[in-house]
Amino acid sequence: MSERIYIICHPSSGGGKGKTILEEVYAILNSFKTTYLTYFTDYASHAKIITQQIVAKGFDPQKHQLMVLGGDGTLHEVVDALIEMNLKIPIAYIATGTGNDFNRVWQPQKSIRQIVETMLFSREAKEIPVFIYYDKTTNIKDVVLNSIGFGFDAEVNYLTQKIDSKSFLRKYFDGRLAYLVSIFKSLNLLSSFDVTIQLDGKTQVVSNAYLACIMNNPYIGGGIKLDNLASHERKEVSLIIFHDINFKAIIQLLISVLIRQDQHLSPNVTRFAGQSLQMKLNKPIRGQVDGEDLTQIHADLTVGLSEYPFYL
Ligand SMILES: Nc1ncnc2c1ncn2[C@@H]1O[C@H](COP(=O)(O)OP(=O)(O)OP(=O)(O)O)[C@@H](O)[C@H]1O
Repeated sequence: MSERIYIICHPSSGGGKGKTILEEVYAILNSFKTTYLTYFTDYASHAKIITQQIVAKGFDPQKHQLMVLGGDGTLHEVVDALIEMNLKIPIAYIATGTGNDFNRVWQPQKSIRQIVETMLFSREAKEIPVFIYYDKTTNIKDVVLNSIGFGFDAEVNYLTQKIDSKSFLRKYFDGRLAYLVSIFKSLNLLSSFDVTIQLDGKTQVVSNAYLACIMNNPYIGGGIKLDNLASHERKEVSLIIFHDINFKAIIQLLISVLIRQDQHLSPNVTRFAGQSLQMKLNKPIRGQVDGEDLTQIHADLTVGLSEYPFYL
């Protein structure tokens, strides 16, 4: 068993779930007489800095292990920091956020005890597909665990983040209520843009787009299946674009996405998939990556596949 577990915890994630679930984790670790050290995040992007500090202080993969408690945003920051340092330290992740889309696909049935025990006793972590993107305009390189999207999904995400984390809208149904309210609020913010895609040596343009989302699993916003054909196990980069939207198309797409899950059949949906793709927008549009706001950027992205180890 490792000599020490380093825990990074966002205590107020999921409206306070982070702190409560941490107590459960402590009880399990204590039952195995494990030594641990917890770092709490105090502000946005702190998880990235904490990760860098843990490594700088001499994290030794032979003796130590890393556990993260937080939402998708906190997990994103930790993986981003590690990839930036060219490290592949396996992560045990306990989802304590509101949306928890990563957890939904990778460890849906696992109890906290099972996750802790997998970390303590399994010898090998599982390499899972993640995306690495580079944006030419901002010169940012970053990881994507769930999705990176522009337009409608990013506006919805932005409005959802503004809803108080203690509001009942965020507390129940994995935050989906808050997401649904924001969907309706965002409808009048809809603005169209053009997307130029380069895939397998071919260039294609989708005009009049309202949402363009590159997805590593089907979900967005806490279980809303935006891309019904995406799969977390399949090693491919997929891009789904909703375009040429009018009132009738909005109603049909809401029914397709929220109820029937047959949006791939819609004439207003175009989907691309490959091993890597380039995507350029014709103007600045609000973006999100793993639920974190990117503000309005004139995105010019190259997105490729990579892998990262988790105790799953
Ligand atoms: N103490 C803090 N105060 C304010 N923001 C924080 C703090 N700690 C982390 N953050 C930021 O809050 C953002 C959201 O956190 P996180 O994803 O962990 O939880 P969540 O929003 O409850 O869950 P989800 O992303 O699943 O909806 C992250 O970008 C993170 O950087």
